[in-house]
Amino acid sequence: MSDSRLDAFKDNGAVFFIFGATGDLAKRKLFPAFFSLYKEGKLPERFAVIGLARRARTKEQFKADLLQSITEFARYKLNAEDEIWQRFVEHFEYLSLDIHNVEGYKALKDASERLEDKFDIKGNRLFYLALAPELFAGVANNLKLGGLLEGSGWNRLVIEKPFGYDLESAEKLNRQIGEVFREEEIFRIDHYLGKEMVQNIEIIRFANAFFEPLWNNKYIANIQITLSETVGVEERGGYYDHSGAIRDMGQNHMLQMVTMMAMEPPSRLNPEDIRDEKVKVLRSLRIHETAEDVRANVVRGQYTDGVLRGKALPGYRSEDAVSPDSVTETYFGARLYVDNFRWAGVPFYIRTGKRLPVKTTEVVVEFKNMPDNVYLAKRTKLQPNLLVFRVNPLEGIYIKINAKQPGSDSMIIPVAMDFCQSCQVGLNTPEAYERLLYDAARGESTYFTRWDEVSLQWRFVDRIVQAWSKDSRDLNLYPAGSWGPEAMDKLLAEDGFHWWPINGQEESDVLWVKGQE
Ligand SMILES: NC(=O)C1=CN([C@@H]2O[C@H](COP(=O)(O)OP(=O)(O)OC[C@H]3O[C@@H](n4cnc5c(N)ncnc54)[C@H](OP(=O)(O)O)[C@@H]3O)[C@@H](O)[C@H]2O)C=CC1
Ligand SMILES: O=C1O[C@H](COP(=O)(O)O)[C@@H](O)[C@H](O)[C@H]1O
Repeated sequence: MSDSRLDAFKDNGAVFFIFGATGDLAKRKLFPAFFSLYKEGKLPERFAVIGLARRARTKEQFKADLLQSITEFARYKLNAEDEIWQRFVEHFEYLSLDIHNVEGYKALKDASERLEDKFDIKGNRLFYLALAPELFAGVANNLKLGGLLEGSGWNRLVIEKPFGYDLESAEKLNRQIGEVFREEEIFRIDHYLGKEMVQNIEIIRFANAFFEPLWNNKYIANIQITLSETVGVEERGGYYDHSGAIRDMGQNHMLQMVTMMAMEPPSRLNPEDIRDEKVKVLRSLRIHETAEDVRANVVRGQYTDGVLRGKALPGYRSEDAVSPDSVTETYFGARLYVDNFRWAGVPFYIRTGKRLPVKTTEVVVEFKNMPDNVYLAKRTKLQPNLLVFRVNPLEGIYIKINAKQPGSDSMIIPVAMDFCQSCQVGLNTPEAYERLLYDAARGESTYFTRWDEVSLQWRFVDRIVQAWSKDSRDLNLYPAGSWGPEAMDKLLAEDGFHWWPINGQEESDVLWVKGQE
């Protein structure tokens, strides 16, 4: 099937402006993504990239930076002698620019026009802001003042997270950017939406006759979403201490995953139809209004000294650039309700934290048990069916069902069917940033967050943060390397549930593992 947006991109090309080209994100994610897209023929020869940051880089230095970034982080192996590298790197230039210096944008405009001539690009411009958020509005405004939005093609603004610090600041930022770019020109990144298995949630749900009919409160007991990390705050203590887990992961990635799990099937596969459905979920999300609601449904924690895989680790308050008496949460967990017809009464448990025992992103759907049945109950206590989306680092789906134990006693045991996608097609699937960069270049906005989504996400988070700011006694300390505050386990226990084990079940459960033989 031909993709007209892709054809248009290939025919007309684009200049990509990477603000923050000397930064961590550009090095680890963006430049490798450009290379993979080029290698796969997804970038036309009609493209150019201008790297922008304050520090001076000669053409040769910038080339060396690119080579280092790609050899270290790209999913394709690269050698400086490769012919493809020589062709690829010709499309890149670097310009030193302080984003506040309006005069500098004139030079940028000249550089852009020169590259458009050189590569026969028809005026399309994509501005990627891999910058600290406080610089976003300034760049947008200066692009306008500098005449960069007056080309003959489209203009698109790709913005990194976080989009604001709370609803008020997000609204202000949105107003400022909105004075320059139209909503359909703004692509707000939530890189979880670029992940293979997050995108696969829709397909698994809507393309399978044995899931969609069961996808409601009649059959689903609860949904559990875990985004656990083994890392601490690394070099980002300064940012993180003002943000905390709820703003860093909760407001964006976690709520977006809730929307993917809970949304109604869209009437059409247009970006706006899909995003409309996600917005409806966010509107139905029960707000924890009072401090009491927050205490009853939300858990926060902070890691202390501990041991992870045999290594002693310092507590959060001893990390670089973190206040020694910080009450910032490094763990956020909550019980959510989506108050609509489909989900009434089904708890969604979400949790994320730093310095937990494993790096993983998983979504577990726990189905309700079969009604008590004399025939079956005699043989064993039935386990609930589970459907598990493994998002990261393993990608795949895991289903747990009840079956007869081989032998003559007719006992029932849980067995697992495990489809490991990353094991089957290898680990070389496109990285989230690669997909998102490609989508932005084609003008495909499905997996970017629209303003109404962002604002509703802040509305939910703000109430919790307000309640927390009044009293920090509910900050639970947890040792690095543990699964976080026990208060979160208690919250599930109140409802008669528990967290299902992450990354696979007990060995004895797994009788048949498809794709991992
Ligand atoms: N790194 C990551 O993995 C992730 C990052 N993000 C987001 O991406 C954005 C960038 O993050 P990251 O790359 O880590 O940040 P870095 O601090 O590593 O990089 C910041 C970049 O901004 C440039 N810069 C700073 N001030 C100016 C200025 N006045 N004018 C022009 N350029 C300037 C810096 O270059 P110079 O000093 O030379 O000017 C540098 O290239 C942030 O919004 C972050 O939240 C989101 C998810 C993951
Ligand atoms: O956005 C962020 O995400 C990363 C985790 O991303 P993942 O793709 O590795 O799961 C997190 O470490 C970081 O704090 C946060 O800003």
